[in-house]
Amino acid sequence: MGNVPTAVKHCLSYQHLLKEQIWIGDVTIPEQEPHETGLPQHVKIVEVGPRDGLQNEKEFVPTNIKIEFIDRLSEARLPVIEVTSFVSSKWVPQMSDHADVMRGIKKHAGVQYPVLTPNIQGFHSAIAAGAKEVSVFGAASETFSKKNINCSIEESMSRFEEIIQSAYGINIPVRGYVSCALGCPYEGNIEAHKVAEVSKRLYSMGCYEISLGDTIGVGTPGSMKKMLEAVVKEIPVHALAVHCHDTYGQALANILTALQMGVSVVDCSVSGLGGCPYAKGSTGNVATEDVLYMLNGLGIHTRELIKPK
Ligand SMILES: CC(C)(COP(=O)([O-])OP(=O)([O-])OC[C@H]1O[C@@H](n2cnc3c(N)ncnc32)[C@H](O)[C@@H]1OP(=O)([O-])[O-])[C@@H](O)C(=O)NCCC(=O)NCCSC(=O)C[C@@](C)(O)CC(=O)[O-]
Repeated sequence: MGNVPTAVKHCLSYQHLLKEQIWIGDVTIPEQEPHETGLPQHVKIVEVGPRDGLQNEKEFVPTNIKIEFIDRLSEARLPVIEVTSFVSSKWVPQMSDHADVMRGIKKHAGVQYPVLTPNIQGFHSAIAAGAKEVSVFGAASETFSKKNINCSIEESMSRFEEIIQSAYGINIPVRGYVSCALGCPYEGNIEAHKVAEVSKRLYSMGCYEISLGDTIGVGTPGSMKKMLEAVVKEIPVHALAVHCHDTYGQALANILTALQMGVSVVDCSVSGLGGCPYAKGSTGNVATEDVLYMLNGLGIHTRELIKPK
């Protein structure tokens, strides 16, 4: 697989992860009693490796390698795989082959393949390339919004509203990201109420799920708890996802905190690839295999949304 790191190749199968690592015990998850721990019984994994993982790679990953990577992730039976982003090639050259990647992958029944769209131009291109789900990406930090998508938060909301209305007309679900939910590379601390406010606006516009991004991985279980306490006052917890980068090794602890608070959707990236090119200091996402390992140890299902081939 060309220049995709070897660690990625090693982690592309749930079977590999769950069967070869014998110390994690029986992988047949029994019928579950309601979790006494208060943790969710099922967690949806959103694999962002092909998009968030690759967007920051300096060397261009050839299109056929990206397609093979995504096809293998599909074969590994991940339920949601974020494929690419329909952004400006001048801003993120690595994603310039978005349409070819979207058209080239094998779409497995029961797997969702969302793509990022920053504006209506990106939305139209994504739909023309066959996307059946899109994500808009905003931020709780003014400065980050300007650096990442070249507009203020307010302007981004009008762009997203246009996308969401167009998507609604053709039955395309829209997911919403809120970056800098636990800190900004330019502004530092971000108030939890600001995260709640931006999240609420995206949810009210029609985003079915809001992914709260710790863009530069500066959150701790303490700040995750405080931020979620503010957000769940505005949005039902079942509509929330967490998206944790792992700069200080806090991602798993932050995810566990979110699960304890009722969140049941976790973004992650195989082999911990990732980082936003417009977030200085941003390191990789939490590794998919590490999240699976933890969830399996907790007896939490991750697989029933997809049917084996
Ligand atoms: C939003 C823009 C396009 C504004 O960029 P702009 O320069 O203000 O755009 P514009 O509307 O003025 O247009 C300028 C040129 O870009 C083109 N253009 C305009 N729109 C598009 C489009 N959709 N697709 C392709 N081309 C486009 C447009 O056609 C024109 O081309 P020209 O006439 O000069 O040849 C730009 O800022 C951009 O592409 N930003 C994307 C940045 C990005 O992808 N960041 C990483 C993803 S976010 C992230 O990683 C965080 C996340 C989601 O993972 C969560 C977390 O961790 O927090």
